[in-house]
Amino acid sequence: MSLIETKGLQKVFRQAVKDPGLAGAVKHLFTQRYRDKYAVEGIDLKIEEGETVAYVGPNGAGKSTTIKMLSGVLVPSGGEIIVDGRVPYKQRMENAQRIGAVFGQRTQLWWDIPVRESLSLLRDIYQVPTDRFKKNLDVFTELLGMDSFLHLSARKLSLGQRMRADLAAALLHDPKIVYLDEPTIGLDVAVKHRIRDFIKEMNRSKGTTMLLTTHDLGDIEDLCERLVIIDQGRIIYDGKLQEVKDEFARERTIHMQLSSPIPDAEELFRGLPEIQVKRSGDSLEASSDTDLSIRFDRFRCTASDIVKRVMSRGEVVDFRIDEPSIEEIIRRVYDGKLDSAALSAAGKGSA
Ligand SMILES: Nc1ncnc2c1ncn2[C@@H]1O[C@H](COP(=O)(O)OP(=O)(O)OP(=O)(O)O)[C@@H](O)[C@H]1O
Repeated sequence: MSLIETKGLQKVFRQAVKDPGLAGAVKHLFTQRYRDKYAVEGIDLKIEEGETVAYVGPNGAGKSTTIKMLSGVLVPSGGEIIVDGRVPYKQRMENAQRIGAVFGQRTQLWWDIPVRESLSLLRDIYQVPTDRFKKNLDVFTELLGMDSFLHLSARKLSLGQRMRADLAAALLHDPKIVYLDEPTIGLDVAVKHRIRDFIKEMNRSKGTTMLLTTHDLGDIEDLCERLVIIDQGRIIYDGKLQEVKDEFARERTIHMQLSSPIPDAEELFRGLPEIQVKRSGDSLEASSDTDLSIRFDRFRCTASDIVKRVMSRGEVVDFRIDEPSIEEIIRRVYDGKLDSAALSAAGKGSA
């Protein structure tokens, strides 16, 4: 059995249906109408020990609802859910010992007491042996750079300090699994990197399994090998990050700097399929008349075909090749430009 396993997992919320305005609110008092909202609609997910999985999707896709069910906060409306051999909503205490959770928008620290005291309270709640607590606190303080604010109360922390303290709080009892819901939201680049490095280090040194939801696709590229994309409560892609890139990032762009302009460069590529030539003035990609950018489908022709043709007419001083980022690919998924049938054929999606 996998460390985390869900089968046909569902969560339905009853949402009030109100007409707009004050009249609508008054009418609702007398004639209440509700509709069922399927926040999560039949999710099958298996996560093995030691994996770092990105769980992404557009706003309202059902990510937080899934994490709340995995952590035992919400009771599913249907389906099965097992986390490290336990049913989270039935065995909440046992489950809590095995998991850590960081919600970027909320804190689990006590607002008015110093961070150091909050961490000591968590040590008592989780019954962490003193020597392990001390060791973890030393390591986390070093890795997260917490020395300068351990004496401050959560109320006085900046967002970046608060997130670091929250991460330490979530990992203090050495949980097997950590759920990270938007752990880098609103943070500057330096703190983001520090947090990502910390997550990587915990995964490497302790084998902690991480399930991460984020809208920051840099988090995904930096931390996760596996990508699960959810939309409208259903998984539409589940597979390796590299596979989704290979499958859907077909185009490449070669940017070349020439020693002198080549007139009618388009003629050079006659006969090659799906080539787009960008020159100075066409786009930001080519900023002077000796710059030439060629977009091509890497399954239909090769970079060397293109460079060879350019070199037959001129001298190439420098060049580089760009590929679409995972950000671009996921944006296409969200915009509906990659259909879910193709995605599920590429991975193990259940759409
Ligand atoms: N307590 C609730 N009562 C009613 N509807 C809810 C409740 N919680 C969530 N929903 C609805 O369920 C759907 C999924 O919400 P959820 O918070 O899981 O999405 P999400 O993928 O985490 O979104 P985001 O990226 O914006 O955080 C949304 O349509 C939301 O309005």
